[in-house]
Amino acid sequence: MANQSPFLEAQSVSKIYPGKQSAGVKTTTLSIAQGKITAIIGESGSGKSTLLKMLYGLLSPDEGEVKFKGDRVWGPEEKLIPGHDAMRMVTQDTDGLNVFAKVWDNIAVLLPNTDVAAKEENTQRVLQQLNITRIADKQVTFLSGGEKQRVAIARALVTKPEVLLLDEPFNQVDTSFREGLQQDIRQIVKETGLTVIMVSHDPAEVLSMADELIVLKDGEILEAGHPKQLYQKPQNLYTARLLTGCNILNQSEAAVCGIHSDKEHIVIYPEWVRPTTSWTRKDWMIKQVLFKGSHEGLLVEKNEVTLRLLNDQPDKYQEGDKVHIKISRYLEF
Ligand SMILES: Nc1ncnc2c1ncn2[C@@H]1O[C@H](COP(=O)(O)OP(=O)(O)OP(=O)(O)O)[C@@H](O)[C@H]1O
Repeated sequence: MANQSPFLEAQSVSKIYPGKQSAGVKTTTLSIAQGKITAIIGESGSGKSTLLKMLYGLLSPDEGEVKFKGDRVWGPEEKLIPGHDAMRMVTQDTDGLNVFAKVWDNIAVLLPNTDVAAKEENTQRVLQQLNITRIADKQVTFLSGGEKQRVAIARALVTKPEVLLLDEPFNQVDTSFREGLQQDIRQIVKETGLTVIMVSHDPAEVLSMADELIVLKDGEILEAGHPKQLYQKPQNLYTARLLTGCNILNQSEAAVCGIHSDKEHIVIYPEWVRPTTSWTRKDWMIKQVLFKGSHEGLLVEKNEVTLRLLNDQPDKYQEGDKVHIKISRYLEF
């Protein structure tokens, strides 16, 4: 009979650190989908790492349980080597690498010597998956930060875990390396059915990588869903703030933009505002033009209200120009 248990779930787990009545994670229930990338986002101190550690078995919940395929995940007090055997965690810290050894040895050392052919094959496999075959014979000390991070992930994957937990692993890696690594991890998930749970501060990263987003605030899940859904229709101002560099206006500021609302906060994403060419109405002044490569960011001002907007026609506007703007959408909270 097929196993009907959810893949990985937290059932009403809470973890309050001693002396910190409001910190940690409060009674939280969640289910992680197999073969998908789930990202946990939230402001600093919202409980992301605490939740991740409880899912992995590095921390025991004060209340509730974590279950992997129906079985309770044991806490650190109950296991010789803390952490569930079917899971591996990678953080931004690559200290676990032996810098004096070659990349190959750093990875292969984790496999038993009983089956030399399997050891060789599995090491080759993760080197290829992480695109580091060409540096297999390099000593780790000579690698860049991004390469070290790839080796750390290869080490995590060589024993074929079912779940990979990533706690801000790309923080120390520069943007160009970061994007390549994100794409490779997505590809591995697609090809192998690996389940990834990641914690990240970077909105661009979670929006492009995750299949499911969980938003944490003060140790509780505020909302969850597909990145597109949460980006387009966040139920909370907090989520919009985390995912976008949005304009947040009060009622009187919104009125300057022609929006009349009885809600406290009116949110306008930069891409929902466009400068338009109107001969008669040029009521906004361009304060700043920010070159962003493929497009420009513009800061426009009217009656002491400043809005950030996107302009996909670079070089069209100069600072000091007067324009009219068109707002296609806004959110109210
Ligand atoms: N070992 C600990 N002892 C006491 N308090 C802790 C401990 N670890 C975390 N906390 C507190 O619990 C809360 C949640 O921490 P956690 O690290 O889970 O948040 P986070 O969302 O991952 O934060 P960040 O994004 O800054 O890493 C914070 O208030 C933190 O200070």
